[in-house]
Amino acid sequence: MDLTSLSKNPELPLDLDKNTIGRLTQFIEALFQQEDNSFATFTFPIDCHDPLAVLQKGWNSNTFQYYWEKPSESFAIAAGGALHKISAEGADRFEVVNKQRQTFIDTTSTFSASTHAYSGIIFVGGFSFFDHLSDPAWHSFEAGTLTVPEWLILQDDKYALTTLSFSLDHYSSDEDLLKAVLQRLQDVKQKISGTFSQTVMDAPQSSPQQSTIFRNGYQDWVNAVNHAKKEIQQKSFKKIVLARQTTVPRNSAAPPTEMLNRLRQQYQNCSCFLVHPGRGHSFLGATPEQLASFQHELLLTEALAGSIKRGKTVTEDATLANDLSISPKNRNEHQFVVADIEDRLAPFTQTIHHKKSPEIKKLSNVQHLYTPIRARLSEETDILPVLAQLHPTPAVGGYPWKKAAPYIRQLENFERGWYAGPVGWLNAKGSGEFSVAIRSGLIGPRKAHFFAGCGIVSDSDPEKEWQETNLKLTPMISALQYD
Ligand SMILES: C=C(O[C@H]1C=CC=C(C(=O)O)[C@@H]1O)C(=O)O
Repeated sequence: MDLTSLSKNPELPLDLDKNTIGRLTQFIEALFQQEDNSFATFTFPIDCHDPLAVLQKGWNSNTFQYYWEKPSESFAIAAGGALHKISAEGADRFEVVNKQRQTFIDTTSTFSASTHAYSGIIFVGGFSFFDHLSDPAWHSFEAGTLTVPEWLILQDDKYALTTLSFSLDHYSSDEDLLKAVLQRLQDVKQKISGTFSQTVMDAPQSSPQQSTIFRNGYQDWVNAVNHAKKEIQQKSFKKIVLARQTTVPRNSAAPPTEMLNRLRQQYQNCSCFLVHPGRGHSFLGATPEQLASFQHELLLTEALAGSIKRGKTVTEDATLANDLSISPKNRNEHQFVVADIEDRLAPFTQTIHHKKSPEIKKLSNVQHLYTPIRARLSEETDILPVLAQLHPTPAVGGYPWKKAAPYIRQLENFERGWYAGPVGWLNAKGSGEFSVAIRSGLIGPRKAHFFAGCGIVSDSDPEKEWQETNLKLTPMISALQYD
């Protein structure tokens, strides 16, 4: 391949070292000699301070955009453009998506300019709570989607890299592809350098009265909780998680990344996520609940259920934490989650460990009972079947799930969509992480829908549970007010 013509183009990043250029050229030449590849990904090290700023700078509501960050772990992914979208609906959607993911992996060649655990293909996306979606508000979302983005920036505590993905059909020669790869790399570098200039935030808008937001739908809620308690007394199920949706007007063209920026600053030990399918609304939030993180055969998951507010003083905070840990109602609600996760993981695991008593997880607005669970997966266990088995945990569904499920549909007067579904990312080598998309909202330019739920057991008090949903709604509502 002749690199002379390319080297004359001052726009292209031929600042790559000679060795990398040599390996890249050879890799691309070889690609065009093989028949069985449809896609290729290219990973390069880059300098990037803040992937969210990069996403915001180039925000384009007409294309797929994705963000994921765990501020406490200094780990973030920003991505855009849908090179390849895998989607499915119905009871077997995890399985169908998994098969298509494997097909993509089998037909993709990967090049990496440096060795990194997360170089190569990364799929990003999520799943709705139920098997199907029907509400028009969710029209641009599907019941299960994994996307291979055209560009992705991944940053961990030491290092940043970019992965660029291409469909080989679009290139007639190796030279064409090499040019496109270098051009895309240059575009990403330019996007990053653009983030160093100051971004101007929209002026704060007048916000809807919080008191109205926190009163709307109260009577429906009390009726639903009382109905659920009656079913529990009649032994239809032992626990159900009921949620509410609250809708507020919005009048802002500001990209939803602004909201996410405020959330990540305040909820450092949460997973902050944003999915924009390329049209319609964006779904985003800051969730404290990890569904599962996979590092080869090691699986980390958790039970997070049982809540109380934060105290205003150290002493009040500690007293509330203590009240939460000894509350039979909350311990009961939590125990269903731990036991059920253990049962569901049993077919996939060699060993499984957790402490006998829950710890306390403190967020800025609320504290929860929390039991981290570690398991060693059996060999050859794939991520998506495990997710299918774990979702929905009784922290967002009910116990037993099959019995509680129809009552969620019957007692809630909105469609959950992706609220409380799994959202996250995974690579081709079996690593990745999915969180439970609670403390979230569906954000459009004119309206924002926020969601919050809580576990109902036999001795739940509808008023207290209502207050708990208000606490859980607060972060999203506060984050919106500055838009
Ligand atoms: C369903 C939600 O929270 C779950 C997670 C933690 C604590 C919960 C609780 O105490 O009820 C819920 O199970 C939500 O925030 O929408």
